Parts: sequence; C-alpha cells; structure tokens
Amino acid sequence: MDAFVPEVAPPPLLECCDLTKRYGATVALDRFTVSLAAGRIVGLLGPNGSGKTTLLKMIAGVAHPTAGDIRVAGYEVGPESKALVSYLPERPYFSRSMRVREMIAFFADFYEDFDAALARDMLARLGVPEGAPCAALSKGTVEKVQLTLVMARHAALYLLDEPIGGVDPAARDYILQTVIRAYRPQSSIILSTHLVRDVEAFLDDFILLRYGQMLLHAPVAYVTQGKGTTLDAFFREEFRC
Ligand SMILES: Nc1ncnc2c1ncn2[C@@H]1O[C@H](COP(=O)(O)OP(=O)(O)OP(=O)(O)O)[C@@H](O)[C@H]1O
Repeated sequence: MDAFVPEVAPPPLLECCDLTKRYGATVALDRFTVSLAAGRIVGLLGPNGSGKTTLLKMIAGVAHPTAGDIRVAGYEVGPESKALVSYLPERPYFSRSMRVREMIAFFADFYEDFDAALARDMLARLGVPEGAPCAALSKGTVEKVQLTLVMARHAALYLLDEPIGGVDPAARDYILQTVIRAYRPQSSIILSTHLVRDVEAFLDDFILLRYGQMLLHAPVAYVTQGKGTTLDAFFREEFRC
C-alpha cells in the first residue's frame, strides 16, 4: 500500500504580522499585518508619510523592524528571502558615471535570476542607448532603466517604490504595460504610488495606509464594482485634506 502523503499548502508569498517601525518618537509603521498570495499586483497607497517606503524597505531587508515578523515564501528576511525579492528603491541607486551597459553587467553579476537579454530588449523598446552614461540621461529615463533592471529579474516578489513618478504621462502607460509584460503569474508586485489614476487599471488589489496603519486591503473591484467609483476618486475622498 502506498504511504499517505498529506498535501501541504505552500506558505503565502508574503506575510507580515504586527510589523512596527519606530524612528525615535515617530511610529512609521504600526502593527501592520497582511498575507499576500502569488499572482497579485497590489497598489500600496497612502498620503505622504503614511509608511509606504518604510514597509517596502523592511520587506526588502534594508531597514529593520522595531517589532513584528516578515516572511517571504516562508523565509524570514535574510539571504533566502532577498534572493526572491526584486526591489526598486525610491531614490536612484547607481553612480551617475556608470553607463547603461555597466548597469546591466552589474545586475548580471549580482543576481543569478537576472535576464540580461530581456533587459536589453526592454531598454531597446524604450529607446534607451546602452552606451549612455547615467549622467547624460534625464531623470525619467534613469527611472525607466532602473525599473527595467528590477523587472528583468525572475523574482517571486517585486517591490516597486514610486516607479513612474518622474516618467512623463505619455510614457507611463507604456512603462506599466512593460511592467505587466515582464510579470509572471507565479510572482506578485507591490507598487507604491501617488499616481492612482494611472495605475488603477493595472492593479488587482490595493492597500491603504494612514499614519502607518492599514486602513484597508481589498480587491480594486471592491471600489469599482462595490461602490461604483474609481480607486482614484475613492482615494481622494478618503484622504481629503
Ligand atoms: N530614516 C528616518 N528617520 C526618521 N524618520 C523617518 C525615517 N524614514 C521615515 N521616517 C518617518 O516615517 C514616516 C513614514 O515615512 P515613509 O517614508 O515610509 O512614508 P511614505 O508613505 O513613503 O511617504 P511619501 O509618500 O512622502 O514617500 C514619516 O513620518 C517619516 O518622516
């Protein structure tokens, strides 16, 4: 008789439990708890200072929680989790003297899951010359390059902090399409942005933060179908000054 092997469900792609970050007297994130499955594109929304960047930094492992727990595919934050996470920080992270092709080489050296051919293809579609030094590129073009490199990794979880803030409106849709195209069904994306109107058509779910606390984590359809309004209008109403 065959031995009975019970099926064990895989752990969620991301779990945060009572995650808290204090900077002195400032509570940047306050007992944040979430469970995220694979295959979701999640908008991380909230007013200035609500804790979006702080949350993404802690999941990426570049800031340490004051309290609480983070697991990525069951791993605590460490080398195993970092290998699964592709993180686009809020600020540019390359030296301005580096050329685009050097940035590609840097990623190829650093990340085993980096697909250099995919990155080159995406950059060519965006019209970014590989020989250009970063210093010669506009702010929006640097953002395009960095987003492309981050998305050309075969990661499980992509953390994108304000990925299109400096990109002109005409190029935003194209960039978002590029993001979606690179996205794989077994991966999830958490995308922090103030450009709610631009991104809402691309999102499955959203998380609303205020004063470091989670107000809501719901499918976009909760707003569009349940309340008959857009996510942008819902956000503006919720956070009216
Ligand atoms: N290194 C730091 N030292 C002190 N306070 C910090 C630090 N980083 C963030 N904070 C504070 O933590 C809170 C959350 O900041 P965070 O940058 O995470 O917000 P955010 O939602 O990303 O804001 P924005 O939309 O303006 O980018 C703010 O009150 C901020 O001033």
